[in-house]
Amino acid sequence: MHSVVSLSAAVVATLVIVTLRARRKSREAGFPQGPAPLPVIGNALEIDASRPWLTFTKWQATYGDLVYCNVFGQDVVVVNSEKVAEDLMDKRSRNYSGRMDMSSILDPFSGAIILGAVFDHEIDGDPENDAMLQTVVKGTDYAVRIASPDWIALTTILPFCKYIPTWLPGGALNAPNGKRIMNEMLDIPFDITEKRVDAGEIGHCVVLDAFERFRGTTKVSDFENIMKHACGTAYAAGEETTGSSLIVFTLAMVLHPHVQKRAQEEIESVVGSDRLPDFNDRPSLPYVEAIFRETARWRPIVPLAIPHSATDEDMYDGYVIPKGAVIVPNVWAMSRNEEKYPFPETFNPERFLDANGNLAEEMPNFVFGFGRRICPGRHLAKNSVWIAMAQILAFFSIEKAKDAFGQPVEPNPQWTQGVTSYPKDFPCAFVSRRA
Ligand code: HEM
Repeated sequence: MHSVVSLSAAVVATLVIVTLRARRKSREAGFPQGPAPLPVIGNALEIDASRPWLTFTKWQATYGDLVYCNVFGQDVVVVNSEKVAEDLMDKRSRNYSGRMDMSSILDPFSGAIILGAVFDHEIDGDPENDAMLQTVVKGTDYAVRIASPDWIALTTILPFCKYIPTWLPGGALNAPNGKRIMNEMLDIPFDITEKRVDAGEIGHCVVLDAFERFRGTTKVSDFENIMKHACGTAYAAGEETTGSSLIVFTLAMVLHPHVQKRAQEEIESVVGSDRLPDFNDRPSLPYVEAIFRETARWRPIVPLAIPHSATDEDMYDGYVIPKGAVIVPNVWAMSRNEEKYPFPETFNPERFLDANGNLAEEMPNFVFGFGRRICPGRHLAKNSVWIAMAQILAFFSIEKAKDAFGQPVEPNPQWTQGVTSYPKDFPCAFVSRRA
C-alpha cells in the first residue's frame, strides 16, 4: 500500500514539474498567454474536439485575443478578435497565408461552387442517377468527414484507424478507399465536361472559360491536373457552404416568424407578388439584406475558418508567434463580440439597421476568413445565398412542422461537427404563399 501511494505521488509530482516546465518554457519563449500544457499531449484534452471554437472562446475571457496552446507538440495560436486577425492575416498576409500540411484533407475545401457554375452541368431527371452529382456528393461527404476535428484528433493519436478495412466497423473512412473516392471526384466531372467542350455543347462556365484561355498554351503547366483540382474543390467548397447557410437561415425563419413576416412584407411592398425578387431589387430590400447578414453572424458556418500557418517567426504586441505555428482565426468568438453585437446569441436582423430601417452595420466579412487565404468564393456566395433567401421568402412561408395531432413541433436540431457547423435535419414545413 505504502509503495503504491509513493509511486502515485512520484508520478503526480513528475507531471506537475513537467507541466510547470512546459509552462515556463512557453513564457520564456515569449509566446502569447494560454492554458498550461501537459507533457506530450499539450492542451489536447482541454479542447472540445467536436466544437473547439467553444473552448477557444472560453479561453478568450482568461487569456485575451491571442491565445497560445500546444496540441501534441504543434504550436497553435488562436486569434479571437477581428482586429488581431486583420493585423496579422491581412496586414502581414505574406507570413500568415500558409496552410498546415493537411492538403489531402483540406484541398477539397479550397475550391469553387455548384455544378452549373463550374461545369455548366444541369441535373436532369433523377439526381440518384446523375453520375456527376453522385461522384461529387460522395467525394464531398468523405472530405467533410475526414476533416472533422474528432477524426483528426483520433487519427493523430491512433494513425492506424485510417487503415481499418472498409468491411470492418469504423472502416468507412479507410484512407486508400478515400483516395479512390477523391480521385473519382476529380476525374469524372472533368472527363464528362471535357467531352462536352470538344463537342461544342457547353455553355458559359468556369471550365469553358479556362479551356478557352489556357488549353494548349504554355501559360499553365499541367493544365489538366490543375483544372481537375480547381473544379473538384469548387464543388466541395461551394455546395457545402451555400447549402449550410440556407439551412441556418431556414432554422432562423422557423424560430422567428415575426422576422420572416417583416421580410415578406418588405418584399411585397417593393417587388409585389407577380414576380420574384431579383438582384436589381437588392438595394431596396434592406431588411432582407439584414437577415442575410445576421444569418452569417448568428451561426458562422465555418466557425474556425480554415487554419493558416506562420511561415516565419513573428512578433506581435510583445509576443512571439513561433515559426510553423498553426494560426486559428476564431470566427465564432468574433461573432460573439458583445460590443459590436449586443446579446450575440439572439437572432436579430435589426442590429444591422438604423432607426429608419436603413442598413447601418457592415456585412460580417470575417466569416469569409482573412488575408491572402480569404474565401475566393465570397462574392458568389454573397449573391447566391442572398438570392435564394429572397426568393424563398417571396414564395414560401417556412413554418414549424405539425405532429399527428396538428400541434407545432418545436425544432431542436443537433449541429454537425467538423470544419462546417450547421443544423442537422429538423422538422419544418415550406408552405407555398402563391396559388
Ligand atoms: C456562405 C458561404 C461561404 C462561407 C461562409 C465561406 C467561408 C470560407 C472560409 C472561412 C474560408 C477560409 C478562409 C481563410 O482561411 O482565411 C474559405 C475558404 C475558401 N472558400 Fe469559401 N465560403 C463560402 C462559400 C464559398 C464558395 C461559394 C466558394 C466557391 C465558389 C468558396 C471557395 C473557397 C475556397 C477555394 C477557399 C480556400 C481558399 C484558400 O485556401 O486559399 N467558398 N471559405
